[in-house]
Order: sequence, then C-alpha cells, then structure tokens
Amino acid sequence: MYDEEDLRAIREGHEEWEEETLGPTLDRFGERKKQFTTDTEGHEVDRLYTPDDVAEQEYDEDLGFPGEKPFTRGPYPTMYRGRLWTMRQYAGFGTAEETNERFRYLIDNGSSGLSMAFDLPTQMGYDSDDAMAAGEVGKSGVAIDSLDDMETVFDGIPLDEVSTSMTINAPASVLLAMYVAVGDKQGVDRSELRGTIQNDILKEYAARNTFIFPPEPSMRIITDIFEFCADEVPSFNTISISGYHIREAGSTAAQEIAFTLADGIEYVERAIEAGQDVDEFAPQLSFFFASYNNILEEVAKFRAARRMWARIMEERFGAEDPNSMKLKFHTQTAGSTLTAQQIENNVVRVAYQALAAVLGGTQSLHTNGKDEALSLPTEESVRTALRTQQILAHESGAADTIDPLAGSYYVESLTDDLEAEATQLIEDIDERGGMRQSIEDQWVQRQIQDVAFERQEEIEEGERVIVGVNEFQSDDEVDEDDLAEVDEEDEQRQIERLDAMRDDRDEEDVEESLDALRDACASDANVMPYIVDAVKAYATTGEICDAMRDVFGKHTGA
Ligand SMILES: C[C@H](C(=O)O)C(=O)SCCNC(=O)CCNC(=O)[C@H](O)C(C)(C)COP(=O)(O)OP(=O)(O)OC[C@H]1O[C@@H](n2cnc3c(N)ncnc32)[C@H](O)[C@@H]1OP(=O)(O)O
Repeated sequence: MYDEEDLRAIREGHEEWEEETLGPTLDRFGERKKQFTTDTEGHEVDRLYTPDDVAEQEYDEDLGFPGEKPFTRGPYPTMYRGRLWTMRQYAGFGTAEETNERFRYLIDNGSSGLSMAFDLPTQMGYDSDDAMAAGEVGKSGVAIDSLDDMETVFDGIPLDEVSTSMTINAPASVLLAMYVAVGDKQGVDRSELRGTIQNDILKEYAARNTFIFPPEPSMRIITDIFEFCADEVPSFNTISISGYHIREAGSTAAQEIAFTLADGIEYVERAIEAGQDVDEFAPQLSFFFASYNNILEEVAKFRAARRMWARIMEERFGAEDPNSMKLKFHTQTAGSTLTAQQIENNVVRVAYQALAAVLGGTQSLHTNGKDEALSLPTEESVRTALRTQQILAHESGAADTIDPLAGSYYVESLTDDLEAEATQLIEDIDERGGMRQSIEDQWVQRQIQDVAFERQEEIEEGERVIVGVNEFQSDDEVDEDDLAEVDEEDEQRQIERLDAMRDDRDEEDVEESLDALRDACASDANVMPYIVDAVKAYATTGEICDAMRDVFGKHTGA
C-alpha cells in the first residue's frame, strides 16, 4: 500500500530513531523484559510496527470491504451499525422446568439468543435412568430424555422468535430432530427455525471427548444433517466448527485457527464426496472460537480466520456463492482464564475478552460468569455477564464503526503472521492425510499438549503473571453461600418425569420407529427423517442412540 520510496524513507527513519532517540533511553532504562510475546508461546512482539511491516499487504486482496471477499473486515456490510452481535448466554441445568425459567429470565434481561447446555448423559446419548448417568443428571446442563423435556424447555418461547444454539455433538441429530418436532407442534414453519447445533465430532475426538460412534458413521450422520437441513430447515446452522475447546485444551491462537479450519475442510470434503453441492450447504456452516486475554492477538486471530476461510472455500473447493466463503462465528470468553482466587477480577477479564471478540467482529457472544471457576453461575453473576455485553454494545463505542483496528500496523502484521502460521499447519495436516487422520494418529493432540505443558511451566515459574494467583495474591476467600448449589433431588425428579412419559406413550409406535431407524442406519438413506419420526413417537434420547449404536457400534477411545 506504500510505494518503494515511502518505504525506504520509513526504514531510514526507523533506523535513525533507533540510534538517536531510542538508543539513549534503552541504555539508561532498558526494558521490562528481554522478550515480549503474544499470549501464545513463540510469537515475538516487536517494539514498534511501521508501514514496513505491512508492506506486502494488498488492500483489495487481503482486506477488502465489509461484506465482501475475503471478509477480513467482517461478513456484513454494516456490521454492528446494522445489527448488534447476538448476546447468547450459555445456560441450562437441572430439569427442563428450571432451564425454561432461566431462559425466560435471560430473555427478560435482554439476551437476544438462547444457548442450551446439556448434561453429560444427554451428550453421551444415555437416559437419566441409565446406570451410566448416575450422579450426572442435570449437572453440567439440562437433562433431555425425550421430546417431552424439549417441549417443556421451550414452553412459552415461540421458536419463530428466537434463535437457539445447542451444544450437542454426538447426538446432535437427535436434539435437532426434537427442536424441529417442537417447532412442528408450535405450528412454526421449518424454514423459520433459526439456530445452531454444535455437531462438531472431530474436535470431540481431539479435545472434548463426548463421542459415541466411531469416526466413519459419525461423519456420515453429519453429512446427512447437512443435506436434511438444506432441504428442510434452510436457515439453521448445521454445525459450529469449534476452536474453543482446542484453545481451552492449551493450543496457541494459530493452532486454534488451523485445527478448526482443518476440521472444517474435512467436513466440506465429506459432504462433497457424498454428492452435495458446496454452495448448497456451506452458507450454513458456522464457527466458534475462544477469546483470551491478549486483546490484539485475538482481534488478529478472528480477522485471519475469516480471510483464510474465504480463500479455502473459493480456491480449494471452488465455492461460487460469497455466502459460502463468509466465516461467521460465535465467541465465548475463555473459561480457563477465570481464577478461583479474587473472583471479582474475572469480571474484568471477561470484559476485555468480550471487547476483543467485538473488535474482531464476532456474530454471537457468551460472556462467562465471574464464579464459573467454582460453580454454575448464580443468577446475579449471569446478569453481570450479560450487562458486560450491553455496556460494550451501548456505552463503549466499540460497535459504532466497522473493524476499527484495521490499519493498525501491529494488528495487520499479526493478522498476516497468524494466517501464515496457520496456513503452514494446515499444509502439515494435508501432508499427514487430513485432519481425521492426524487426530487418529494423536498428532493434533500432541501439538496441543506440548504448548499446554509449556504454558503451565511458565505459570509455575512465575514467567507468566496471573493476577491474584502467582502475583498480587490476597487472603480473601469466597463465601460458599454466594455460590450456586446444584439441587441433588433433580436426578430423582427427572427419572420420575421420564417414567411418567414412558407410561403415556404408545410402545408399538416407539418400537416401529426404532426398527425403521436401525434399517436406515444400515442402508445409505438419510437418517434424519427416521430420527424425527422416532422423536415424535417419544422414543428417548437413550433409545434412539442405542438403536444407532446397534448398527454403528461404539467408539471407545480416540
Ligand atoms: C464451552 C461449551 C461446552 O463445551 O460445553 C460450549 O461449547 S458453548 C458453545 C455455545 N455455542 C454457541 O452458542 C454457538 C452460537 N452460534 C451461532 O449463533 C451461529 O452459529 C452464528 C455464529 C452464525 C451466529 O448466528 P446468529 O443468528 O446469532 O447471528 P447471524 O450473524 O447469523 O445474524 C442473524 C441474522 O441477522 C442478519 N444480520 C446480522 N448482522 C446484520 C447486519 N449488519 N445487517 C443486516 N443483517 C444482519 C444475518 O444475515 C442473519 O440473517 P439471515 O440468517 O437471514 O442471513
């Protein structure tokens, strides 16, 4: 963007400055550290960035305009001036009634989207009365045993007026079918259903661990979902390809981009192999990233990811519809950065992380509650987390102009560096036979673990300061009474609900629908319509997943 002459003058000026102005000050005072790095190991931060650091950038090709390729500056032409990001607080615990109450509370307080957390048994495809579920029912999210529970969660919440994200992976097909069935019962046209299922099984094998079936049938179910949604539920985001868990497992920012986009590449390849047209399903692919404390690195990460995905979709897959190239993403502030010490500091961490997400152009945001390192968040901490977003949206000015950090020599240079680093990693993965193979070989897991280990050492040795933990400690202790408690009776109540539901349903319908589903799994039919039928017959999550386990088998380890 600068001509050679300008650049030469800048370089000369830089050298002069180093000698005449900087030198004497450095000699007298030095600097705080020998080396400055970004949040992630190995990425050195220079003292000063100038146009020379972004001399290679071409405005048109690398930045462009918002809503246009390569979408570095954002997927929409007006961004937050037209519509604020969706404030989507992750919630759900105990029984369907409790979750319905929390959802209504969030909507009453200005939440603009819902985000549903499921308990571990639901995520693993077990009913609440299964021996495998004991002690876990309703703990990390809501227990959904059947359509009956789903109807209760959305009681009084018209599905044509909200968009709902569901953090569900291995049994995503079942929960999506339940959502569709609730919509059908509410009389909402399927084309009006909006939301996202996480449905990202590859990162389950690599980092999050709630898988049920082996990789092969899991990938088939995912492509069936893409096809079903394109035909029946066209506004639904069929997957949330997630870097969040990869980062939380310890990865660097560049690895977070690379492994997430490499997962994306694997899904796109599979769907194309299954005969689908890339421009039919790609616009409904969505992404999910973490936002950490290093604000400028995070902004660069989001911008680099957008640019890379646009290039991958166009150049690698020949996508023609610009909507197929737009990387739209949800952000969650980083749970692992929250400290159990001085929990009020977490409000500040979350605010900075949320700022980074917004400066980076997120479409949807969850801000963590300050107490989440210790317990489920209380209503009060959930409210403060939501208010943090509202202050950011309405008071900070951060939403008033598009991609405000563009043109910062540092942010642009870091955007380029992260793109280069992540592109190199994707090339390495390609050479190893793709992401699925690299996960099966444990290569991805090892890359992440190595970084996580180094970071832990830095914290233990005090090289990395965590305020309130290894520096600036104080003796204040959290009052246990201020934390949310899990109701231990929930498990029993949920089992009773499930029993009552089973007494009411038509067993013959259930059996027939499960037999048909088994047959569909064993053939090459799309499984989704069969799952919708089973759900509508009130077959349970566990029964449906068992029918699929009968045909697909179980995956026991990555
Ligand atoms: C840690 C934890 C765990 O492990 O358990 C987790 O995983 S929690 C994980 C929780 N995960 C999540 O919550 C995932 C959330 N994800 C999402 O909501 C989605 O995938 C998303 C990222 C694409 C965001 O979807 P969204 O509906 O909120 O937002 P969108 O960007 O699609 O915008 C909604 C509609 O408004 C339109 N729109 C948006 N902005 C503009 C604008 N400036 N001008 C005009 N129109 C606009 C869009 O085109 C779209 O309409 P149209 O559709 O007509 O084009």
